[in-house]
Amino acid sequence: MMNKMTLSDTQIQIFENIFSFRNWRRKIGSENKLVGFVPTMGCLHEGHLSLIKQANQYCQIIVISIFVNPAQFAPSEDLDKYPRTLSDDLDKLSSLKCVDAVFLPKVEEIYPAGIPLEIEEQQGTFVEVKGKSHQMEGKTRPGFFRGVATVCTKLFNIVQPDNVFFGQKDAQQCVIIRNMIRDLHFPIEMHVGDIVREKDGLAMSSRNKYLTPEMRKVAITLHQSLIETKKAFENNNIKDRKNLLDPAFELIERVTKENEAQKLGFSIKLDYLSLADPDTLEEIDKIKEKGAILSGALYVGSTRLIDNILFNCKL
Ligand SMILES: Nc1ncnc2c1ncn2[C@@H]1O[C@H](COP(=O)(O)OP(=O)(O)OP(=O)(O)O)[C@@H](O)[C@H]1O
Ligand SMILES: CC(C)(CO)[C@@H](O)C(=O)[O-]
Ligand code: BAL
Repeated sequence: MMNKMTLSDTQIQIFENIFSFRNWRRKIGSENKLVGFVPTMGCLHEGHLSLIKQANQYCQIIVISIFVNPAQFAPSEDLDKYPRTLSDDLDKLSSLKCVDAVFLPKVEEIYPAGIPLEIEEQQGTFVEVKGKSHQMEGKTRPGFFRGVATVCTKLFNIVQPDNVFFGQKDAQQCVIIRNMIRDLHFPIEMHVGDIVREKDGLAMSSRNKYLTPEMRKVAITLHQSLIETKKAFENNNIKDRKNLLDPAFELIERVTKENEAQKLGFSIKLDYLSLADPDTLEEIDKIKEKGAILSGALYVGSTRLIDNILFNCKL
């Protein structure tokens, strides 16, 4: 079924199933216009909106999906409490005045064979990008990129975009989707948007909503630690792993201890810091001509925040 929603002074087509979306997409196909696609999980913020604005510079038709994809959540993760803010999201999309269609599929239609969160129980077709999904984010979230690659394949097949737009905040995801587009011969050009940050440098993220004001104050620690490494690289020309990463580890350790001493009732725990080759995503001992991805994940209470900085490379 297709609704035409009149949101303030713009009209965005809202599609809640594949059949109605495809009917619309078929008509667009005959108009010879470039279709740009921004997949999201909703709870939209300026990071998402910047990708949409970027898409609007390249494409005549802009499609957004909002779908909280169960396949990328482990049973222990936050699928149930992931923020769902559809009416607010639609207002934001409407205010951009460039979005043509929003695709809001249902879990049952995207996963016709069902989608239990335990990978061993799953049935049906899944997509894996081998060699690049097990490290960095994939170490803590082993099924994560399988879920992301699978849903992006499904969404690309349905939306049939000419251009897709992903955020650098999820750096490993960008590398994996780029490889998947190549390996599966999707006729799609991929673009990566810069990380949009809050005034103090915290990377915008839907999960920032989970942070209390006290947590929000220390959430910036991950970004600050990456900046320490950037300074060491750019100002002092340090290129070896230990000397680059040590100041970052020290900063996080200091803030962790201060936080414990203050007894604020939540913990700070570093999940990982990674200095990786931008193509292979293997850890490196030294930054060479190819550059590097410096990335990390930090738990603030039970909220897991990620961030990264690129050294002399693009995703
Ligand atoms: N701060 C940001 N700047 C630019 N792009 C972003 C930012 N945050 C997310 N994106 C991009 O938006 C797209 C959709 O991401 P998603 O809906 O998961 O939002 P999110 O804020 O990353 O959510 P989460 O809190 O779950 O990580 C992805 O390509 C992601 O990289
Ligand atoms: C690409 C994506 C929408 C797939 O669910 C998700 O991983 C995200 O929002 O980054
Ligand atoms: N942007 C990544 C979505 C996730 O963490 O599930």
